[in-house]
Amino acid sequence: MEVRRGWATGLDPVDEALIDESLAFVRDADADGVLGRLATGLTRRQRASVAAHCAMAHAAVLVFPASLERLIAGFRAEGFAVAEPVPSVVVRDRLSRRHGVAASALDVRIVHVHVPAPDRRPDLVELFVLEVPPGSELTPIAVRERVERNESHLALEVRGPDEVVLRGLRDLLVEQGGLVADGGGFNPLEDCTVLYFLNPASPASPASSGVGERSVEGDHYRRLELRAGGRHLDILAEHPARATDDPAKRLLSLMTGAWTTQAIAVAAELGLADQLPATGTPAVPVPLGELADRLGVDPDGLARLLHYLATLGLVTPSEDSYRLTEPGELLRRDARHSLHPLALLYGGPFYQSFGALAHAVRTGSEAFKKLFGQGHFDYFAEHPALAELFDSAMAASAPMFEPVPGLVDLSDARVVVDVAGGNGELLSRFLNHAPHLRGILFERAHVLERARQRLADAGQSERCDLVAGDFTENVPTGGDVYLLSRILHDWDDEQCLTILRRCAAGIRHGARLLIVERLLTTDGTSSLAAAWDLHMLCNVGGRERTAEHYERLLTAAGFDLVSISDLPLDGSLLQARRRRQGQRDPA
Ligand SMILES: C[S@@+](CC[C@H](N)C(=O)[O-])C[C@H]1O[C@@H](n2cnc3c(N)ncnc32)[C@H](O)[C@@H]1O
Repeated sequence: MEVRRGWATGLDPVDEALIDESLAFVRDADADGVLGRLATGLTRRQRASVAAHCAMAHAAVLVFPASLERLIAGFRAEGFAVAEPVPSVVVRDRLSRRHGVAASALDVRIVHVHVPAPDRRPDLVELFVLEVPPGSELTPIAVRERVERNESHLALEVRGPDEVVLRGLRDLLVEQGGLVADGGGFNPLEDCTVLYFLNPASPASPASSGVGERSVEGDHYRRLELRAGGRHLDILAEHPARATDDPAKRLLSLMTGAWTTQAIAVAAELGLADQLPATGTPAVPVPLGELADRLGVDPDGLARLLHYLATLGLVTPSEDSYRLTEPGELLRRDARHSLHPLALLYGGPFYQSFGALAHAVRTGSEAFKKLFGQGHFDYFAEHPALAELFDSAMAASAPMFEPVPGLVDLSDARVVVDVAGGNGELLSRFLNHAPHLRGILFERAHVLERARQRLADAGQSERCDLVAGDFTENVPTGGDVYLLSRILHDWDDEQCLTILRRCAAGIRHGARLLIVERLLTTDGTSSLAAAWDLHMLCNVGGRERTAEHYERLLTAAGFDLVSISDLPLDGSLLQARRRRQGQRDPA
């Protein structure tokens, strides 16, 4: 049963989507699944034994309708059973602390929505509701919370909670599960103690990573709630609120982000992840002393690096050593879609140029050029090791490409031209997806050399021509589909128009141009594009853009934007068609 839109007037679309998603989520969830999603450090056995003490209780989200009454009426009209709202103490106090607003000004209510489940008791969605009518002084809270989704959580009810069981579960989740204590409270109205836990390894805010919609189902649940009937004040006292609820601590942890970049880069340089087993595997971790010997580093220095990486959620303590968490595994050189080269790049030349970010902000021109005396493409071209690192770093975001060929109608296409296609990663996917296609990889000469090897390894050399050239002068003609993946964001508007016009000159009318980029959002939802926009300013002199901005450029260059689809890693696929010459701009 889905919430229909009509009744929800007065409900922000972000809140509405969140409610829809929670209703869908609780249908399939169980305690083991919730633990698998959030307590990522637990082994399968540990997970099963925690799950044996718990039952799935609910999924919870915080929403800000203009009117609570209308929200409830809407649910009831749709056939949901909705309990009478009760005041929330815990979430009200957390909001009060986080936003510096008196608790008395925050009338947060808990609304229980029961989702009928034919063979068992109904599933439950817990809504925290703070009314925010238009023009309300509370609007900034709603805007920030919709982005950060601090209160989304999944709750497990502890069966027969005595002190020993509850303390044991708490300790296991923190010490082995990779979770950190995130406060809690006692709700006298429900006679229930709740302990919150946070999975620090999940993205800080809901990065969309799904295809076709803004977020994968449930990807914003970073918090676990353990519910235990009765008062358990001793355990509550041992379960402090997370440091980042304190604004100064939050700022401190942001300020030291450069330390994070370096710690990850050093781990990558040392090949640390290649030496650690993954969580949940039978392999025994190498003791720290032996690990230090293998890597040729100081044992104390290594222990401190690992301790810090554990607080970042990249490794988790295990026996007298560490194991990799899921994000930590991506630092292994042999991981599928390894981010190892990106860690080196972001901790290397791009880190150095970020040191001169002030120059970029003051002058609007790239810090990289000031520091290295050349733009980054020319500089890398003269430094083959860096150029190779850059190509593999680009290919590391391959998950973004995965769905692309499937989103395009290729039935009448014969030739795909990848303009500045790097090492051919995306083009290769098109050739794999549709065996009738031929490819043309158009790139700077030094990049083609490495691409040649890659395409040969993929057994695609026969189906693909490599053409060296400069897209500011021309692009190959005769293609049916042209790709410009992560190219336009490297350039300013004027340069983009030149590239797009060169494409338009080489493309017959009706042929398609596909653009892969991260889009800046305009509705307050978070996206990696904001961070990469700064990266573009600092390192290449380009920028990330909104969909509207790309549409303006496309229109001016002779293309019609036809569709936009979401891709993993906050990417988007923009499909455009070459307008018939003489056909006027729609504007
Ligand atoms: C950010 S990378 C994107 C690579 C690939 N399309 C992808 O998405 O992984 C930009 C590419 O543009 C290429 N490039 C830069 N200037 C170029 C030019 N003037 N003509 C052709 N290619 C160029 C670089 O060699 C580099 O491979």
